[in-house]
Amino acid sequence: MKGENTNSFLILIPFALLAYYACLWYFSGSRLRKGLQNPPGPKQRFITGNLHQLSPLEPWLTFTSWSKAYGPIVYFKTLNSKNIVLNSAKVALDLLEARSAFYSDRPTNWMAGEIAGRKRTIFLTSFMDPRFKIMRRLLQTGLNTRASKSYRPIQTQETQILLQNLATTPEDFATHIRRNAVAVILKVAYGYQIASNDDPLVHLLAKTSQLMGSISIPGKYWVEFFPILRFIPDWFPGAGFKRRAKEVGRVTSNIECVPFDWAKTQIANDDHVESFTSKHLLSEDGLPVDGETEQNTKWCSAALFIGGGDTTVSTLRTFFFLMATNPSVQAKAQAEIDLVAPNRLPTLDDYDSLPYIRALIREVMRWGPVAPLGIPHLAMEDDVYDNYYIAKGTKVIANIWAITHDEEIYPEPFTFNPSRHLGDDAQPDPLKFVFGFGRRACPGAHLAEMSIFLNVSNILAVFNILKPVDQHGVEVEPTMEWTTGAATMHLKPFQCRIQPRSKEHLMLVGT
Ligand code: HEM
Repeated sequence: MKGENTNSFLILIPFALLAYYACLWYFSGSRLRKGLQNPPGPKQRFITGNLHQLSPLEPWLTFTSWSKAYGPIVYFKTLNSKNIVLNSAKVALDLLEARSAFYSDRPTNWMAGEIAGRKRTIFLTSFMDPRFKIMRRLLQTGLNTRASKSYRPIQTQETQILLQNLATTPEDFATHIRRNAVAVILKVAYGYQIASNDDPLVHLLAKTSQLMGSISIPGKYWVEFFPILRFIPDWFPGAGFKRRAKEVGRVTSNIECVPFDWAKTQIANDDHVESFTSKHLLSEDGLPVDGETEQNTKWCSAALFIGGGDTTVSTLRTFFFLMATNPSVQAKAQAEIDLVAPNRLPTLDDYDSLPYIRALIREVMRWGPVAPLGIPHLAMEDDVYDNYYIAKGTKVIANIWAITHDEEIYPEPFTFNPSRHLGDDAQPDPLKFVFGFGRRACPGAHLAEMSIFLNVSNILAVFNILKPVDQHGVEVEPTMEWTTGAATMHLKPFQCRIQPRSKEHLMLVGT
């Protein structure tokens, strides 16, 4: 009897979902009948909308091709979810910056945010959650230009280790870059010094990214379209998605707890290095901070770890590729360094004196933007833009890749040319786009730019980066292919040769 009830219930589910979808479809159209249109977009199928056209591989290319056909704002639907893609700098700035009061929420992420319990991480926290403003303030005070100055010794020490590792095993450059990014951010966030590339926290970050990616694949889980499914009991047939999300939530919560608990113990034993965590846990009057401040600090420290552990890695990988394939740019950059910092390694104090290096970094980040679609925002109110209707609850995706490859503002966008960022008629600064927009823009932008500047200028001061050679010693082109991650893109493994410029240059590394 119990089995029969279960079967009848299962049969009813598709009908209930269909009715739910039909209601949403009907009511979402009511406003349009008042004469306002959605932005243009590709033709939709009944019920599934444009789901069949979304490619899991390099989706920014699909969106860019749509923008060529439909214009800078493209509307598409996936089942009951409304989406717009912003493909030009103008529309992204008009909506996400100028109207940021209405475009700063995040879409609800049912698998990762609600069921796995990760909505407390700032990346997914709602703009309306009172914790949001508190956490943004904590991050801004901990990462602004003034605060970042206190992290310079950490960055300098880790750059030195990076140079030594590149001198010893240059073929492992990708591993060395990752170690550098994780080491800097763990020291900044927790005062933790990683022991080796095999450090358990390096593995914890990789595991967390992989698991979060696995439950965030667009279109994979029905609960994202029919949130009512979250009420199905865990034991119910077909509720495997809930058990999976909860397991991911249990494992990934280690990223908040493990390094934070370590830092708390160090502080309690009066044996700590000053860090973002210690600054916020040790109040000026010496009294313990309240539980809420402790929780917010825990989530913010982990946001530094997650936000900083993988992003600069992508930029530096792209940098190695572009240096190997653009020897004349490399030579020009080295000439500037030799002039400004002869017989020594550049420091962050040289930032203003190295305009070509700054332009080179802008161009690397334009050419291969780390987060090609940023992190989606959500329209918090009904809005009208350019005579188009944007309904409250629409997911808003900034196509950063399309913006940094827009030939209207970056002629010949696929050509790597740092000089486009120099002189009186310099093209728009891509750093205004690659770190996102408005009140959700990346709080780690300054720290990231400084780390990249120090690494790039030091690597170029000491090494030449060359194309790989085949078995006959003839140079070959390195392969260029991108991976598509949850939010970031990386060049797939490629080869290049990294050689000291001379014995004298190598001596600067202190090997
Ligand atoms: C190359 C380096 C980096 C790039 C390109 C980058 C890019 C981005 C982008 C595009 C966003 C989404 C912005 C939006 O929603 O409009 C973001 C958010 C964020 N980033 Fe970064 N990021 C980088 C490095 C870092 C670093 C080093 C940290 C921490 C130390 C960090 C922490 C964060 C945090 C916490 C958020 C979430 C902000 C929010 O939701 O309110 N990022 N980043």
